[in-house]
Amino acid sequence: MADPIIRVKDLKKIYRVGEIEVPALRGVSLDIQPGEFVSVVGPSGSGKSTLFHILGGLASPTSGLVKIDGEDLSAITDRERTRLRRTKVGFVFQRYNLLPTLTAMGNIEMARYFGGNTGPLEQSFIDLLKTLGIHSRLHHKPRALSGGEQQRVAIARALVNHPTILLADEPTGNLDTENSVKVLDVLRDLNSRLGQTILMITHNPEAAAYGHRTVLMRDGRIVGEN
Ligand SMILES: Nc1ncnc2c1ncn2[C@@H]1O[C@H](COP(=O)(O)OP(=O)(O)OP(=O)(O)O)[C@@H](O)[C@H]1O
Repeated sequence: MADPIIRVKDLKKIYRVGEIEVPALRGVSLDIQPGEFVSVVGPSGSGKSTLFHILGGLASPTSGLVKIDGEDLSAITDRERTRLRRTKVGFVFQRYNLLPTLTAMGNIEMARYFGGNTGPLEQSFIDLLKTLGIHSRLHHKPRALSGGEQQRVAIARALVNHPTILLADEPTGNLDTENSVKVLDVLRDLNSRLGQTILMITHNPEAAAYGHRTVLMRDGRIVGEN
């Protein structure tokens, strides 16, 4: 088997709120192979988003090992963490998080700029925009787009720097069934056709079934897998 693209070992995260300690992750271990599409499910508060925030370089762990593409996240500086976040990880959020003052293309270009990529867009990315079905909507601001279109722009933004891993935190949580299916089909296509490694949090069993395997979290631990 290939080396895992993500290796998480005995990961712990304790949030401190004043005097109170909130254990969000109590020892999570998980390996993701290149090209896998893995769903993460579990009740509210089980630690799913905390795990994603650490993998995405948005939060640091209290203890444990996190490696992405061989780079140890616990052993890097904040500056290196920022670089990793901008180049190795693409993040898709439930509420799209597009900047409202920029057009769809402006949102994508800004992410590309911060990822250190300049010059004309690669043909492969232009093809991807067509696959996502948003190429004719790129000069609109987010408010002129449907929720499904906004999420597909957010997916394009997340992929513009060719990340090692796409992290999707409830990408269909805000969408109706028709748009959910479109977004999930796009994710499945990105995975099967382009080999994009994907990790997706969802509360919806039908969405979880798009993954090759499903990891179940409860109380800050992984308690099952199928
Ligand atoms: N910034 C924070 N400060 C303090 N506690 C936090 C913080 N973020 C999360 N928590 C706590 O950590 C635990 C795990 O939260 P997390 O958001 O990771 O769960 P989740 O499984 O993603 O939940 P949901 O499905 O509701 O998004 C919860 O008890 C939560 O209240």
